[in-house]
Amino acid sequence: MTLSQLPTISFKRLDTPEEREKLRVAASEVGFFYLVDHGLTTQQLDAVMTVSKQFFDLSEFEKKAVAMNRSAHFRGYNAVGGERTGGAVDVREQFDWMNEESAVVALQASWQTLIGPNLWPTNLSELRSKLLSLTEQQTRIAVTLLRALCESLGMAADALDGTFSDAPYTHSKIIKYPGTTASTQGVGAHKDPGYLTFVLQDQQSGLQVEYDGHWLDVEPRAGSFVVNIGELLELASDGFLQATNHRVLAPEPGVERYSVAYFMAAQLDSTVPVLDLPAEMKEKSKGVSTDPNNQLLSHVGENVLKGRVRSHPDAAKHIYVTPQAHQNGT
Ligand SMILES: NC(=[NH2+])NCCC[C@H](N)C(=O)O
Ligand SMILES: O=C(O)CCC(=O)C(=O)O
Ligand SMILES: [Fe+2]
Repeated sequence: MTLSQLPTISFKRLDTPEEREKLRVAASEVGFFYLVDHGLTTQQLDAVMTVSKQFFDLSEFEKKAVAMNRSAHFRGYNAVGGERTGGAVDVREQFDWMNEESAVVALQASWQTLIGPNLWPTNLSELRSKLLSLTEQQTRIAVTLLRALCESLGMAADALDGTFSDAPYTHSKIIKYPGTTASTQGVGAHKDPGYLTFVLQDQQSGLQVEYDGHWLDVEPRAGSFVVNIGELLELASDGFLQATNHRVLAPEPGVERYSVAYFMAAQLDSTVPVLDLPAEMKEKSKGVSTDPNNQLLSHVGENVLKGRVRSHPDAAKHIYVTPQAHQNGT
């Protein structure tokens, strides 16, 4: 089947059976769609892009002051070279933040290293306020979307609520892809570990989705979020929904691409259940993927940690993780 562009889902229409049907088709057949009518204004989204560019324009010294190598919790800034996918360097600069929390004092398990405070630059105070308020709004949207998706699968809307209760684990990043000829890998082909991902793109294309053996360009659409299904939903649906592979091609020299990614997972200490989907969906399921290089783990903390250790081997050196976690991450 060919597809020239991703399906579009209207957030404000998700209370109708028609839109939920479209959602189920988009989520199960493509795993990627544009989400529109989500209620966030273009002014707010533009302001987020502006403050993100201001962050990347800070001096090396100011950015290094919040480097992920200084965090025990995989938070903060990575210059180009600080991330790998599929064993190769991703040509992107990025700043990561998660739930604002205090660190666990006596760790009982490696994944608890994910819990901790964010690092914020001292010279750009709007960054913290603008990004945390964006995250809060995105979480509200993600919870509603996840509930609509459960309903569209013939489940109760709250079928997965127990795994995130009032506070899902969220991870976000602002990203700059500098133009380069050194590599085509802005970020290599991968799946996202959580339930749902929202990507906000600027005007520059580069994001591609694997569909039916081809790479499909995800053209920027102002004001929309590009949503994708993550590994936890592949597990919960026993493969009826697939976490779709995607990548970003590095822009040409002289061109830059900016994006903002938001990853909603469940609570780190939870384990994702397998939903008992209707028979016609079970029959269509391809089953959970079994990539020896990327095992899907239903313990949420372990699945998230696997991705962090694999992505940021240098930052991981400074962080307490057991050899088992390193093994899962390679
Ligand atoms: N947090 C993320 N979703 N990162 C996705 C990028 C791919 C990541 N480097 C990996 O190896 O899985
Ligand atoms: O920058 C983008 O458009 C997508 C980034 C992405 O897929 C990721 O960071 O997981
Ligand atoms: Fe991704």
